[in-house]
Amino acid sequence: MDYISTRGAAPTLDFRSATLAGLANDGGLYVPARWPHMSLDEIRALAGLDYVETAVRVMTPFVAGALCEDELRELCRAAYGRFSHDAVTPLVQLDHRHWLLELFHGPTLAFKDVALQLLGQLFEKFLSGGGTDLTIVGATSGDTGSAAIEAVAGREHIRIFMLHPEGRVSDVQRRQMTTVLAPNVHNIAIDGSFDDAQAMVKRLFGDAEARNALTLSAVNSINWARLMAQVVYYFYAAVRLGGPDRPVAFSVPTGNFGDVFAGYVAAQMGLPVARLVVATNVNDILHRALASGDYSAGSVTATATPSMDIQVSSNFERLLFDLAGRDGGAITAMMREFDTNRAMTIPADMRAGAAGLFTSARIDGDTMAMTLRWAKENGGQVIDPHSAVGLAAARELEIEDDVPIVTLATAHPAKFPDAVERATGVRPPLPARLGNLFDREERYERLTGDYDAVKAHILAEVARG
Ligand SMILES: Cc1ncc(COP(=O)(O)O)c(C=O)c1O
Ligand SMILES: N[C@@H](CCOP(=O)(O)O)C(=O)O
Repeated sequence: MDYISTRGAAPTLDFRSATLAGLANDGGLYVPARWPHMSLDEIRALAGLDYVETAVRVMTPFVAGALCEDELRELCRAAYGRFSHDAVTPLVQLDHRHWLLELFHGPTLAFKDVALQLLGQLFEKFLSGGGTDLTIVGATSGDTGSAAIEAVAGREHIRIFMLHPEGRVSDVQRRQMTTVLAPNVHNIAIDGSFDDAQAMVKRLFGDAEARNALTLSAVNSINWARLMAQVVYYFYAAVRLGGPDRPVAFSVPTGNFGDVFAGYVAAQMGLPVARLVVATNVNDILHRALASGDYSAGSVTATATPSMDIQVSSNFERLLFDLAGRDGGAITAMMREFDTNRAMTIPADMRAGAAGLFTSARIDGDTMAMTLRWAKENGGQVIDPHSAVGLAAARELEIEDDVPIVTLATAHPAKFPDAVERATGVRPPLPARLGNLFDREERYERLTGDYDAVKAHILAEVARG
């Protein structure tokens, strides 16, 4: 499979090179040159397969030319063997039409593990010949950070620098990152928001001095391999609910537009998806963009769903690329306008193109809290606040009665005990494997939101060896 940039001016790469590169050198994001297709019979044949086999069937076309099926299977076994539930991503029924797809049974208790456990394996495989030392630089609003660190801590030929917005992640999230003391792990807290951290990461990829000094790679969902792994659970869930002979709707709590874009990819591959609901918190740029074309980023509001406190959603560019007929020049012009003004209008024809599959909803804090209570009282489930945003949007969805609606449960409630307790009166305990998290030593740098300071710190740490 070839990978092309959404901005049309970067070299075409194979899967291995696109994974190691992370971001394209024209500032764009890599996408497959074409969407692979699965026939209805091929999708039917997924029924009864376990998660690893489903993953192999769904991902094989994306890795063609870089990995054979057996190599992919071996990496998937290693990645998903670390999950605490046999089904890896089990479905839980809430009522006659609402289901939760639990994506938080990996080592760091968020959906990020599904992709990052595999990405860690891919990095190891692709770097095993030696000769390249990767410097991963990532930004996190709380969950990507720990999942990425867990996936690469202690690995040879990799060093990771993870930027998080100081004071804007939960204590559990921060400690899951900062208590990993492996020498190849570097946590940096910056003044500012996740958007500021993400902008710094992208700037570093375009910085000639940094690019000359470092072989950079990405663990955020700007890296195509992240999204590829997330496509799998849409197939896995749909087939369990009668797909492909029964369309299924998905509601996805959304920040960087990665998880819901993976659902879009599943639909492009042939999975009958009735609707994809883009559920935002009050940082609602994606809801406004889809509902009215207003793609303008205000400042980020801190909420009880900190992982979704994002206004500049990287992966929206991937959707725009398809909606613009895969015209890299048009996307370059649009993204330039957005970078200059922090605002642009999504043209009506592009919105109409999205409307066939996507709907959106903005869920405020009160509705989120009410939904946490509803899930506890009706489905007997204590869920996390991000999942509650998704569930609230799912419950607003007007759709035919016989279509099951699956809400992606993106994090374990124990990552956000204060918000869950405030809404439900229940304080979810940390699972045993994280039990001593609050007794462990923390280590991280605090830096201002100044790009040059962050860059200098990273270069100095790498030079120290
Ligand atoms: C718990 C949780 N839910 C939802 C999201 C949103 O996912 P995405 O950024 O892929 O839209 C994130 C992070 O972004 C998250 O950490
Ligand atoms: N919520 C995310 C934000 C980064 O998203 P990513 O999927 O692009 O890595 C986080 O937890 O860090």
